[in-house]
Amino acid sequence: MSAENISNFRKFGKKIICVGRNYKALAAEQGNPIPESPIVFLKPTTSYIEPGQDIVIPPGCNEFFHEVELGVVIGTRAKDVAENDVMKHVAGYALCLDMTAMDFQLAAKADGQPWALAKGFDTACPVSEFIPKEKIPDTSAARLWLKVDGDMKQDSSTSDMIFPVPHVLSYLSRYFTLEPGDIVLTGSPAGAGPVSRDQVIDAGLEAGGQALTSFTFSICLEQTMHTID
Ligand SMILES: CC(=O)CC(=O)C(=O)O
Ligand SMILES: [Mg+2]
Repeated sequence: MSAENISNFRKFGKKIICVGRNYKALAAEQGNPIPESPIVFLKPTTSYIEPGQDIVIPPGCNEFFHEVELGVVIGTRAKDVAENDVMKHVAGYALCLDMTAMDFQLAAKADGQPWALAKGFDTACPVSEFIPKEKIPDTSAARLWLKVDGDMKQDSSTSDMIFPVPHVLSYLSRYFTLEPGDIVLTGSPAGAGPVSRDQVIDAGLEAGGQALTSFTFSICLEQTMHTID
């Protein structure tokens, strides 16, 4: 895949691989144990949206949650790559939301069912533009923040991750071949919480004291959804 297509990962990417419960504070808030290895799930690429589109609450969902996350965009194929070598396969980053139908997820967990609908519905993965790798020289020192209707709800450093980015990528590469244009969502920090129809999410990513990107998304129901090609 060309460098141009990688920076267009939202159109050409193959996989959205997500790691969950990667921040102790969030695991504690949600009453979950600290995992011994990364918790992994997938979203389909049809869940991508970009600024200008709306987040749509999936049909039947009554408890809808925001999670702000650092996304890592893969640049070159990686299979079974050690932690100390894996960052060379990274092309860059993106600011991402892991939108979650929490009531679906809780019901699925209770019943031992998969999370596909809870995490993979259309619009479940709002993403920023591509951020080149050089902009985040240290993936354990980036700031992620998220506001709902102007109120700060999430504001953390990636230094709080249980499994740092190189560990996550190396671990994933044992099971999945990481391919150019894939993105890895690295988990949500504390403060993930509910949002509802007509609310507005603002989120941002900073590194080295510099704002790298930010975006705004509105929450709507299906009837008011509009899309861009
Ligand atoms: C695994 C979860 O349900 C939570 C999650 O997605 C996270 O980022 O943490
Ligand atoms: Mg998440």
